[in-house]
Amino acid sequence: MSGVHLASTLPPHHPARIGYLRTFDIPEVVTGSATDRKLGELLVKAWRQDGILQVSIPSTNPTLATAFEKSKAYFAQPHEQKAACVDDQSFAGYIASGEEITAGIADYSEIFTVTKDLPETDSRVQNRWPCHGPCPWPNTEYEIAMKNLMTQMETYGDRLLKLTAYGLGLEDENELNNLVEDGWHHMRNLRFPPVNNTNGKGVRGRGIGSHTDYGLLVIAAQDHVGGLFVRPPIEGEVYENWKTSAAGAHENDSQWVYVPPMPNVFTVFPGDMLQYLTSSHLPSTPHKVGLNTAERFAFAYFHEPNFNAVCKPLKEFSHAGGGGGEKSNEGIHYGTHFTNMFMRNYPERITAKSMREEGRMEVLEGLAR
Ligand SMILES: O=C(O)CCC(=O)C(=O)O
Ligand SMILES: [Fe+2]
Repeated sequence: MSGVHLASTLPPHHPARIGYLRTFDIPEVVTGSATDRKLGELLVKAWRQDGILQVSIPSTNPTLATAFEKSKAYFAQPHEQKAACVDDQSFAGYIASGEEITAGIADYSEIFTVTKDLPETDSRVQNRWPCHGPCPWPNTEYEIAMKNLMTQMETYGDRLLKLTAYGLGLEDENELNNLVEDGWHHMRNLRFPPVNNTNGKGVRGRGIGSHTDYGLLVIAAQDHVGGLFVRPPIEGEVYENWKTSAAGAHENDSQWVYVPPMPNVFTVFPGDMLQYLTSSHLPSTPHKVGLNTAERFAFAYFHEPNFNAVCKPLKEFSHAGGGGGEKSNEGIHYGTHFTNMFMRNYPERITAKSMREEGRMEVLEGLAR
């Protein structure tokens, strides 16, 4: 595709370089062959240079097409119907445009968040674990469509983690995959209003402010409209979002790269826990979303450690310095990081209020496997 065509979807008011991302074919099964090891090295190299890469997906993908169709139908409903999809135990469900806060400013994104869908009978829900509860689905068709898409993205996530372990030269090739056993995978189904039709609660042209995401890998799909920007790693610049919020950082400077929508790909980039594990060899990629002239739909799936997993710097990288390193050997309890981030983003949500009232944050202190 020509550069002119790729640039034609650039959202207004967002000066940026156009990204030409590397695209990889991911094998159905990762065995540790020489080809797999080489591929793993190329993935790591692409993330270190560009902060993001693309994986090819089948050109006919009814799972993704159905998820887009159901997501659009959900967001097209009247506000009251959408807003009824909330839960006071989990952060799953609807987030109105202007409700989410990034770096103190309202995001214009409208979101349905999917977290692990757990019945009241689940022992973790009964034991009042923070963020654990049912997903307030709008209807069964939507539920099936989103669960199918998450399962598809999960298979990419598992294979990518194995390849990453090879690419990083880990002695234990399963070390990353072991962390995601019964992983706290979740997904954000997103709609962005057109730039000229917002409710005025945020800042003109800003869809979601600059941020990093929390776990191991972010796997995303976007429609043809365009809006995503990433900030590739820059020598000497280290964010440690688990210590000090990376939200809002460098939001309006000149280092942003536009990720043009491409057919038949998922984009993939590292999250905070992969940065911590690798002592910043693979930094969590800051990204943001700009509003375009048309409405935009996207999915961001998060391939995460088990809620109760404790991430510790990998021994192969623990002397690398820069984020993690020798001072942080006690590790990070992933569920605590996740909960802190959601409490920060939705302080007024019913879930956050009931967690404070019921003292559920204290339950976190008794966890860790
Ligand atoms: O809209 C996108 O492409 C990305 C959204 C995003 O960054 C998020 O939901 O965390
Ligand atoms: Fe994100």
